[in-house]
Amino acid sequence: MLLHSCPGECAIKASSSPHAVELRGITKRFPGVVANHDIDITVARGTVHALVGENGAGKSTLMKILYGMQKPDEGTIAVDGEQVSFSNPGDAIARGIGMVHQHFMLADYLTVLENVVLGSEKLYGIGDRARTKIKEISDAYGLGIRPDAHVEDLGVADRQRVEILKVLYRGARTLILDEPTAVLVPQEVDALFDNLRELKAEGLTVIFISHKLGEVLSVADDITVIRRGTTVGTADPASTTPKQLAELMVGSELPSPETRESTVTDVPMLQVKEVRLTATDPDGVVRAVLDSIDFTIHKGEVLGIAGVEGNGQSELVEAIMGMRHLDTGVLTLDGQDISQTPTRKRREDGIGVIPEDRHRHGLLLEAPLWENRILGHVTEKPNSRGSFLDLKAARADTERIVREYDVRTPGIDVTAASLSGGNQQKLIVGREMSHNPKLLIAAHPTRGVDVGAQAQIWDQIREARREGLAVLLISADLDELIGLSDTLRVMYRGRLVADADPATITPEELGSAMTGAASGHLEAPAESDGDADDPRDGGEDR
Ligand SMILES: Nc1ncnc2c1ncn2[C@@H]1O[C@H](COP(=O)(O)OP(=O)(O)OP(=O)(O)O)[C@@H](O)[C@H]1O
Repeated sequence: MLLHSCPGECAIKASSSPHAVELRGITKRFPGVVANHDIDITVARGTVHALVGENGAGKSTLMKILYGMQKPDEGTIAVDGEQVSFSNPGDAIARGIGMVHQHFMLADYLTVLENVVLGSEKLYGIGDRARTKIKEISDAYGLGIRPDAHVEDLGVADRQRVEILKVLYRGARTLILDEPTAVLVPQEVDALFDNLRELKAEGLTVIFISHKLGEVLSVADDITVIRRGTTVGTADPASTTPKQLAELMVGSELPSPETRESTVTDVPMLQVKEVRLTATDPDGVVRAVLDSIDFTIHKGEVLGIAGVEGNGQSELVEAIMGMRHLDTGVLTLDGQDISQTPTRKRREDGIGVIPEDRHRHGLLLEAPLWENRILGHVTEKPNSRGSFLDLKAARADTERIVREYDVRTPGIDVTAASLSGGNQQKLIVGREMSHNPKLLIAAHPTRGVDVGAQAQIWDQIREARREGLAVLLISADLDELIGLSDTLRVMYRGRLVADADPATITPEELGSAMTGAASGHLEAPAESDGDADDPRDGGEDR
């Protein structure tokens, strides 16, 4: 039974084609780059089809073409067996193609219903008919959505479900999900995958992009691997390991994992003492966003903070960087009280930052790569000499970062916006590591980065840690937290509520603690194997 009929004037006819989508000979060129070269993909109806590939391989470009955001230079698209041509996403939506972007696009201060109907008021109005339809879709696919809930009160996983519901409401029968699990804890990933299976059971089709190969193998029916703009093959999830898939993506063997060794010293690098920070809500209520935060990171130590996004991690980073005034508490860097020093001075004193939102805080998207290399480090070498910028040296150093960090780009004069997401991230990591920081604040350092580049970034962080770097690691990737951290703390509602030993804790246990289900010291159960040391052993999701 098809519970989800096509709404409004959308014109999807019952089709005899078994294929939801057929892309043939798709080529897309940008100046200096062939993003997609003669790509062929067939997506069978009622399946989950994963698209994997290295950073810059061309996955997003291909999906933007399918969703009408980009025009292909060559090639054809067929939806439900009929050739189509999309000029914009509206055309794609009218043919039943919907896309859930990685960055959610919901209005916080509106309800779920208001968010869902926004822009589609003609379909079922804005009142009871819309409410009934939302409930119907929610029930049909087990989304558990309450139309009158306020979006600001929803966690990340619920927001994602609202985004999915939004595209279903508009009549999508093929859903494109761009890295849907990047922000979810393991339990939420399982719930999402249950939702995807429900969609599939009702004959809908899902295409999803992911770098988490273990997850891809657990949920996908078909996998297409793209390398450097072309399809290099398909993989059968039943008989492929994450390691084999990674090697198919990269085209060579991945380096073998490094064993864990402690480099923690007893020299404090960052001391955060009794920090409290309050914020005023739009309705005037003052509440603590950080409370009783107390920890020390030593030279050579990685302290990992686990927590569902929105529990105070961003505020903690902003407090350490001097972007927010502490209500109480003291911050000490390498023995110096920095509680009152301005942000620029803190950077000059040796704090490097990989920000959680690379677009808002990490890059000037419309500026060329070499200007982005200078960003945040204008007064430091090699970018400046005395009080003058040294453009020649800055450009040469940008070339070095591009080489060493394998930033895939036609040159350093292209804008940061033209890089793929993962390559933007590699540029930021390269820039921040280049100033030999004493303390690195790494918020989601490998978000959107492929397995090969992720392994490389981890090695770079480990190498610097061996030299005495102290790292504050904030990540939604629990394997990353467990694999990289020497010490783990769990943040919940602005407090550090639990600590765990990364050598024994499992991602599932950590995931439970993050949702507030556990506090204190998290003991590993006796049978726990707890070895999530590195993705390259092939067993874990990334
Ligand atoms: N608007 C654009 N202008 C110029 N080049 C672009 C543009 N969009 C993408 N590219 C280039 O096309 C190539 C493919 O990028 P795309 O974003 O499709 O890769 P991806 O596989 O999605 O990578 P990631 O996993 O890092 O998100 C990259 O070299 C990228 O720099």
